[in-house]
Amino acid sequence: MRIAVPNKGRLHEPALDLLERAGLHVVDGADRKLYADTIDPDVTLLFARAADIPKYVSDGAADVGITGHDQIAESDPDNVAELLDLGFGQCRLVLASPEDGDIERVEQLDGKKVATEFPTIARNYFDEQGVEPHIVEVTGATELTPHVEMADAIIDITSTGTTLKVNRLGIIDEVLSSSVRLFAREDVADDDKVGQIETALESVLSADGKRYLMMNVPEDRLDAVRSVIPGMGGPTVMDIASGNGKDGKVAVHAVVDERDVFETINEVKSEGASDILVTEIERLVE
Ligand SMILES: Nc1ncnc2c1ncn2[C@@H]1O[C@H](COP(=O)(O)OP(=O)(O)OP(=O)(O)O)[C@@H](O)[C@H]1O
Ligand SMILES: O=P(O)(O)OC[C@H]1O[C@H](OP(=O)(O)OP(=O)(O)O)[C@H](O)[C@@H]1O
Ligand SMILES: [Mg+2]
Repeated sequence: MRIAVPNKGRLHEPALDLLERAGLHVVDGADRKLYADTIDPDVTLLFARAADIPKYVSDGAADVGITGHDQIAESDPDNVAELLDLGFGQCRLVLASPEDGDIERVEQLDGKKVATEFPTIARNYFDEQGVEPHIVEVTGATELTPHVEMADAIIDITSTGTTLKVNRLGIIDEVLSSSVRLFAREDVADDDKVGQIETALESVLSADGKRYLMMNVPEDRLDAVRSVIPGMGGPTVMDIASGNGKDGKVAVHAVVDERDVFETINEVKSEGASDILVTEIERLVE
């Protein structure tokens, strides 16, 4: 099973970091290599450009891929399925034009020039809008093109908006919203190994922002403590071996949102809980 992962750029580190946290440790991944083995002998990583990854998966060079939804939509393969939104690489593809120009609406672009790194997405978008501009394909620095008479507008990625602002471009419309996805070729999407990879990555995402709370509670305070613990499916209650002054107490474990931890600790304490412990959670399979 091969997973295609971005080889450089902004998606490289977070993608590898997520795989590591999911337990798919890279065991042999010297820099600049095209392949890396993982701790799972059945799983190899293949490093490719973010834009090429959908094609690698579609053509069978890899089985599973990690890249931006925008890249999958641009490549538009008919035999891959998105499995999981991995949450990072959030951005929008927008239609933008010079702030000091006279193009303010999509309809004004009929017969005009629109520069983009995403010609397929652009064509689909303009088809839907019933507008027919000329698409000018570029491979970078798209924001420059309206200022050198190469284009009247652009379709490009924005996240903080800084690049558009610096280049005095204003947003006319949102074309697509994107984040990084786990996806697979349809003929392997139901394989056990793909399911395991999906579960492993999902378990890291589920654990994000969650904390594990442990405490001891006198049995007669259990209901009161239970009632102030928010979260998933109620706490787990366990008997504690007697001795060490633990008689009459039970152990209560619960998963809570990180943002509720402060308040919950105060509440369970005032309801009689003691020996309260908070730990991070690496993975959570629900
Ligand atoms: N400013 C951004 N904020 C969030 N996500 C972004 C941003 N720019 C790009 N992305 C996401 O990262 C993906 C890869 O971007 P891109 O192809 O530009 O690679 P890169 O990281 O810039 O490396 P390079 O361009 O050198 O190959 C994009 O398709 C998009 O999904
Ligand atoms: O809204 P912002 O936060 O300014 O981000 C948008 C910019 O980020 C990306 O470029 P990147 O930094 O990847 O540089 P690149 O052109 O070399 O790919 C994208 O192509 C935009 O130019
Ligand atoms: Mg880039």
